[in-house]
Amino acid sequence: MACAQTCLTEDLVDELALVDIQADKLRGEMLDLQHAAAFLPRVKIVADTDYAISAGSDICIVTAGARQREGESRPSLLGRNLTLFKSIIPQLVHYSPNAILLIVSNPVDILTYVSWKLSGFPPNRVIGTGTNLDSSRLRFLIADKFDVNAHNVHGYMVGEHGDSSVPLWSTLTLANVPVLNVRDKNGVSYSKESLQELHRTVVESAYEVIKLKGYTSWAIGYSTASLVKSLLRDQRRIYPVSVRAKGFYGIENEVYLSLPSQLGRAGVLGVANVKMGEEEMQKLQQSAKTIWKLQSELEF
Ligand SMILES: NC(=O)C1=CN([C@@H]2O[C@H](COP(=O)(O)OP(=O)(O)OC[C@H]3O[C@@H](n4cnc5c(N)ncnc54)[C@H](O)[C@@H]3O)[C@@H](O)[C@H]2O)C=CC1
Ligand SMILES: CC(=O)C(=O)O
Repeated sequence: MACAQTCLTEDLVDELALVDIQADKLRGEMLDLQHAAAFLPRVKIVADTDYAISAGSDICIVTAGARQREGESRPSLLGRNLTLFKSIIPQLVHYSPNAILLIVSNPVDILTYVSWKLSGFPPNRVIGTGTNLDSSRLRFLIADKFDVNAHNVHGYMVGEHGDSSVPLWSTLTLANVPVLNVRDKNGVSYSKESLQELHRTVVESAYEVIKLKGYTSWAIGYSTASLVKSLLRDQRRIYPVSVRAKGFYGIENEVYLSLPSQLGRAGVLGVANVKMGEEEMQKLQQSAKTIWKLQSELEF
């Protein structure tokens, strides 16, 4: 619902179809959104438990499934959510054969790979929200530290969304100046160690929010809407999102994980060739292996 609400607020769609298995909750959510009509651009909002309601979609955002309980890891959701995806993806594909699939459910990298396989779509039309959210969390922490706008903080986290994510410190800049060269308002500059501490905070972020409020929602809603905007409006912006990674940066396994990728109306237009340090490259390849190990045990 946070993804739907943010897409509406950002004026990204003419028609929004919600699908869920809980008919009453679904109708309640639909009515509640429709009642905001006087405050939003005109959008036709429909909802049904039948996927026919989504026919002819330009983009299908998949958020269905189990979420983490306190302290639970994302990969532990795999068995439960794989079963759901086996029924959801074929139906979306049947009704919207030309859509872009944007996967949010966790573990997002493996479920994006699963969606690619189940859909038969070309890989450029199957994307996971990946570390776009992790990167925003990192940019927020730096922006907060320096008391600047997070739009002036650039930098990518790549790899798995979550525990084995890899921050590319060499890409991290504040107003085009490498963060490692900037002093904060107290005159203190960042060391590699303090940056690593920030990474730990980012990895812990979802666990902390889930412990405090039970789930995460607003940030993934905005993250998703930013990707939808670049895709549907052909903005060709570069985002760290989960894409088919085999062949990039020495990754040999058939996995999806986040790499800085250009997004436009055709989906993934390309993967940026970022200069990574030896250690960053090794961590990225290790992240690919972590995903591959879980994925290779799947049967579907
Ligand atoms: N990639 C990311 O950064 C994020 C991913 N997530 C993931 O998104 C997923 C959903 O999380 P929440 O929205 O918090 O959970 P939620 O419990 O609020 O919503 C899940 C919805 O899926 C529906 N559902 C279950 N089976 C279905 C089926 N077969 N067909 C259609 N709908 C079905 C449920 O009825 C429910 O309304 C989780 O896997 C969570 O980990 C959540 C936040 C961030
Ligand atoms: C739940 C999740 O994956 C996140 O908020 O990062």
